[in-house]
Parts: sequence; structure tokens; C-alpha cells
Amino acid sequence: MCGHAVIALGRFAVDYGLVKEPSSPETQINIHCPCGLVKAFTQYADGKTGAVRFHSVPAFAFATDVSVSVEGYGTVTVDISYGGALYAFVSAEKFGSDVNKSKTRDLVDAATAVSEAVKSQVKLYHPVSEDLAFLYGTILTDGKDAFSEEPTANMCVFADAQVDRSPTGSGVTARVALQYHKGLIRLNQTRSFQSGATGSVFTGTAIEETTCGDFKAVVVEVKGHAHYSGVATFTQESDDPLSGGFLLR
Ligand SMILES: O=C(O)[C@H]1NCC[C@@H]1O
Repeated sequence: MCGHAVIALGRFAVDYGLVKEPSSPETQINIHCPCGLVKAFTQYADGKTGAVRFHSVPAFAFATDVSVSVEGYGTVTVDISYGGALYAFVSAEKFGSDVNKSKTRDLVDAATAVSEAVKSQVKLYHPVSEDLAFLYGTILTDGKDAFSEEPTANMCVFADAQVDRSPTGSGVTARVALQYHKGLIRLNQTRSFQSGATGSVFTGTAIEETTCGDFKAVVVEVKGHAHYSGVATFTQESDDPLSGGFLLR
């Protein structure tokens, strides 16, 4: 699930007329993601769209204080949480790094090694669907999980060692569920989450208690801004050997 994309699609759906009669001050857009229904609410006034907030699927702390043996780094203790996708969370400090200042290469290497360790050493599970029981990535944090008005930073390294340029919608959801599980934030207490990569900010709030199978869960509201950067047309020619795309590692 991509919360960052939900925020972008919330604006796109209104701006490109997918919603026939948008309402002010907000228009609701229901988006069916692989993890379930995500409700987006797009600010809309005087014909212009603005910030988008969404309500997540039930998010829950899967396991806390899990020790894994990480190649090149030794034993590392991580938390694992679900916010539409499963992530491992660990403070960058554990690797002698700073999520805001260290070289991206160093952060990516540490996060990727953690992801590989968790994938091979921890049996993951999701009560709704086996398809959701995989680790999407590792989120390195600044360790500032106790409630504060100040933003807390994180960097998400997901899929094939890609770095998220946003604070990660599904990652913020998972991190809020983790903080709520640990009693570090209350319902309706909003925190700001800043991307260690770009400095962009989302807010995250646990708004409702719920369950997901046997897990105590919360619905999380994530809010952010998306901006247009262009319009593109892709073409696929039948004789192009690279028309299916390629991946450089
Ligand atoms: O915002 C998100 O949830 C996504 N961004 C990249 C990784 C996640 O899918």
C-alpha cells in the first residue's frame, strides 16, 4: 500500500474530474488498495484542491523488541509494525548513523541488511490475508518516539532498496500504531513525521481503536500535501525488447 500515492491520488481524482461533483470543504474518495479500503479526504475550495488526509486500514504493532542477527552489524533489536504494509523499525543511532545527516548509501545499506535479516529470521503473519504477510522495508528513525510537538524523522528503505522521498504514508501509519501500542501517544494526539531524505512532512494521528484478527489495532489518519510535477505519456512498441521495463541494481 502506498499512502504517499493515496495523498497524490486524492488530489488527482478531483482535479482530473474522476469525481463528478466534488464537495467543499472536502471531497471523500474511496481507494481500494491491496490492503483494503482507504478513505481519502481532499480539501477543495473555490475550484482548487489542497491537503489530503486519509484513514488507514487497521494498523497494529506486530512484534516489539525482536532480536535479529544482521550481517555486518551484529545483533539488532527491531520493532515490526503494520500500516497497510509491514515494516521493521529501528533507530539509525544503532548503526552509528543519523537519519537526517548520514550518507544515504550508509542508511540504505543498514536498512537493507535489517530487511534481509527480518525476512529470513522472522515468520510474518497477517490475519486478513497471507498476501499481506511480507516485509515491505525497514524504516530508520531518529528514535524520538515519545510524544513531542517537534517532528520526528524517519527514512524508509523499501522494495528493492528504494528510498522513499516522502515520510511514507503506510510507514507513518505503522509507526503511529507502534507508538500507540507502546503508550507513547494517545488517541487524537497528532505527531509530525519528517522525511530524513527530503524534509517533507506528514502528520499522523491514531483516531480510533479497532482490531485486526487477534491484534489490537488503530485506524490512523495521515495528512500531507502532493504537488504536480508533470504529465507524461508512455508508449510501448511491440518490437521494443525493453518495453516491459528494466531494473538496475
Ligand atoms: O507512502 C507510502 O506508503 C509508500 N511510499 C513508498 C513506500 C510506500 O509504499
